[in-house]
Amino acid sequence: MERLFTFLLSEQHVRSHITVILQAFLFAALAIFLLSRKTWPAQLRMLLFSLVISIADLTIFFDTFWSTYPNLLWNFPQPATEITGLLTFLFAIGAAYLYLNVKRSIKTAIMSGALLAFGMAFSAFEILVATVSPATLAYDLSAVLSVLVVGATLCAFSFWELGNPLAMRPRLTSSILLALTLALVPLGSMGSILPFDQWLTVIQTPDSALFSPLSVMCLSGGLAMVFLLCIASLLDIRVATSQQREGDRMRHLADGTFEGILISRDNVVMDANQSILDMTGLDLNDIKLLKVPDLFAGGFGAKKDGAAALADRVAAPEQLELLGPAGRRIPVEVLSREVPYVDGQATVVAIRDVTERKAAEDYIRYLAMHDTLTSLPNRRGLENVLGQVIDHALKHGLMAAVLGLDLDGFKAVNDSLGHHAGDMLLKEVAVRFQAQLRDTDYLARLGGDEFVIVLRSVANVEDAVQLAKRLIACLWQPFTLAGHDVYVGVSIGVALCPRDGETAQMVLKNADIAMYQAKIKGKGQVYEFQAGMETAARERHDLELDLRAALGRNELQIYYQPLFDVSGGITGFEALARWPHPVRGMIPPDRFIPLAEETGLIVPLGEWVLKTACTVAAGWQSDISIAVNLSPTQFQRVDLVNVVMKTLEETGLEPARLELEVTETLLMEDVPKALALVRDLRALGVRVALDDFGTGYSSLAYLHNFPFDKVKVDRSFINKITNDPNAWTIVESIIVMSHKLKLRVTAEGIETGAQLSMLTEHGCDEMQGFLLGRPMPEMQASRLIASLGDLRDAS
Ligand SMILES: Nc1nc2c(ncn2[C@@H]2O[C@@H]3COP(=O)(O)O[C@H]4[C@@H](O)[C@H](n5cnc6c(=O)[nH]c(N)nc65)O[C@@H]4COP(=O)(O)O[C@H]3[C@H]2O)c(=O)[nH]1
Repeated sequence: MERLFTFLLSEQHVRSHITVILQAFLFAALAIFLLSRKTWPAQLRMLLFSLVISIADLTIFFDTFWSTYPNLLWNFPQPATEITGLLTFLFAIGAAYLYLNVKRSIKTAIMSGALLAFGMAFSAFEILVATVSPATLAYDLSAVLSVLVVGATLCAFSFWELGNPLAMRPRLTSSILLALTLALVPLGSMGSILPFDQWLTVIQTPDSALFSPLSVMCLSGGLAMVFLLCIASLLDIRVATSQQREGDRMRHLADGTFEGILISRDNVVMDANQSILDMTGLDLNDIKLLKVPDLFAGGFGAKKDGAAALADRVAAPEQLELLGPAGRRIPVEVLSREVPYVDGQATVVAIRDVTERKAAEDYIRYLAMHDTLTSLPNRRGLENVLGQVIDHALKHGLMAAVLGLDLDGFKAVNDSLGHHAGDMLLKEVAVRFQAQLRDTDYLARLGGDEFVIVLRSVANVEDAVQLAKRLIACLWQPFTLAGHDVYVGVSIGVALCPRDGETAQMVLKNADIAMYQAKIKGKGQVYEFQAGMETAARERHDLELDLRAALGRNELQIYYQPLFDVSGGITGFEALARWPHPVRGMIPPDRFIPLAEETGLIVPLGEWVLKTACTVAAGWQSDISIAVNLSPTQFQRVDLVNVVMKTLEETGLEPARLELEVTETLLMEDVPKALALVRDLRALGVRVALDDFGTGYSSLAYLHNFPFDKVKVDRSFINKITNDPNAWTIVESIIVMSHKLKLRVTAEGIETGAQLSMLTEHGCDEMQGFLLGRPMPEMQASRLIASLGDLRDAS
């Protein structure tokens, strides 16, 4: 050792040291740079690293030799120098191979380090031995061993640091350590031998083979390596135990989560938590044999691997399907991240089972597109499909049809039997409609009692109309709800694509307009969309707005038409609503009453008529009665008995002077309720008349079952009695039968003297018609009553 220190500290010039260290750093940095190029093939990295190391070793050795013995005339033996270079190269290959291909451990690092240091020292000694031959090389054994041990240790640390994932600057540290080895080993080897002059004087005879420098070096190198490996094994065991502990800790941590956690390196599964094993049905040993992409249907997503893909998955989870037991595919959300793990970097893959969330999402999507009551597609679902149907029709030159359906009489059921019955009815209607359709046809419910049918391809409009007729007919049979037989109809509008529109909105709107037309024209009909219908629909809409405004502004009026007894005396007046429109002139009730009924405006309108008529009649200085029409909608929507009672109280009209006219439609919809209504009204002291008898069903059963006070024979019969014997026979029978049932009979619409004579001669009790008196404004009616009073007073 003393010899080594003398050599390094006194015999070497500082300049020489600086040169050697600079060279060592340059070569070391280059070697480490080449070895750590992960993107290059391993063989190339090994070759280049070894080449740089062997050149560095020789260069530094010769530099040192030259600076130590500048005056020595020496001649390096051939081929020893080349062989030496080759030896260093081979040892370096071995070291690099261990580093690149054997699992990272302290043992591997020491073996690599020892190989490299030994190779460098070996070549130095080999040249020196060859140089002084046949004389033997005199050396300092402790120095040789020290050089080897220190060199191997430095080099081992260099390899260890290079593969350390937690190191801050692994390549820099590694380069410094390798540079120190590169400087120390050639220099130290040289310093371990005695000076040349001492070789020649002191040791003249070769050592025995056993103690030749090379044998000693090999032996000592071997011993040093065994010693180092023992220490390394101990260290490796400690590291392995701590790695095992870390692995266990990670697994416990991972088992504690509900998510599946996989740890992988280079896509190979290294560890997995219990959740993953449960999801895949595999055990830990089996899963460790697999690659991560093998666990997923269709691999590990489109972005198979690579840093960019990994970063993507960290930022945004990937939606994949995990292969579960028995080929089951489990929808999962996958996140992955690079983490330091045990002895290097690893990828942690978090796999979340999203089956329930997916099911919930699917259900929400279903709800968004479907009607919960009938399970039919709703407006959103319809618009989606209709868009596709239209695109397809336009692309292939086909014709599609859209049927807009609106139930007739549904509101009556809903209001009278309750919403539950209404819901049941809608469901059954949907079933009947569906039964009329082909698989390719599409039925949707837009809400309320509105349905839409899409026919993907029709040859002509007649196809759609025929289907519409079948749909109308399929509702003819009654529905039995809560023990009641209930009838509803349907009005249908048909629009074609592309003829009536090329967008879903346009075709739907036009089918709706046609359906409205069907409603206006009497319900239970099918109408094909025609240009111009829009204007009619718009007009109707404007009229509705105007009527609403007119009601609000109290612009409506009541006309009063007198009713006469056989002696010509006025028995009462019928209150008839009038609408003097500022632009359209006087609008007859036939036009605005049905509109008011459809829109619900009939409720405020009817109450206004009732109150106004009762107030006016209460002001008449006479006991003549006032007749007011009631609409079926009023009957359905409000507590009529209460309304009538309150009106009588407020206006002070005697109940006996009020006559309420109801139609058969009102009775038909809910017979028990209608019966109760008529009874309750009569209980108030109000009279009830059955209006428009002779139109509609004209069921004589109503006359028998309901406690009416009178029957009003419709004017459509009265105006035929003089020239249609059948009409007369019917009117005559009504009179006879009503009298038998103790009902008074009123004939409406008497326009001629002949009609009047026939009716009076055959016992009709009361007469109404233009012949006797037209509907007149309040003032005129009041004057008429007053003049009658005057007449009576005069007589
Ligand atoms: N051609 C002809 N017509 C005659 C003759 N005599 C009477 N009329 C008309 O016959 C209708 C009788 O009323 P209605 O049958 O209750 O029929 C009424 C009634 O159903 C309804 N209506 C009118 N006002 C109201 C109301 O305030 N409430 C309700 N719910 N409906 C009303 O409108 C219908 C039509 O009322 P108006 O147009 O006022 O028509 C009245 C009256 O002007 C005649 O000799 N010849």
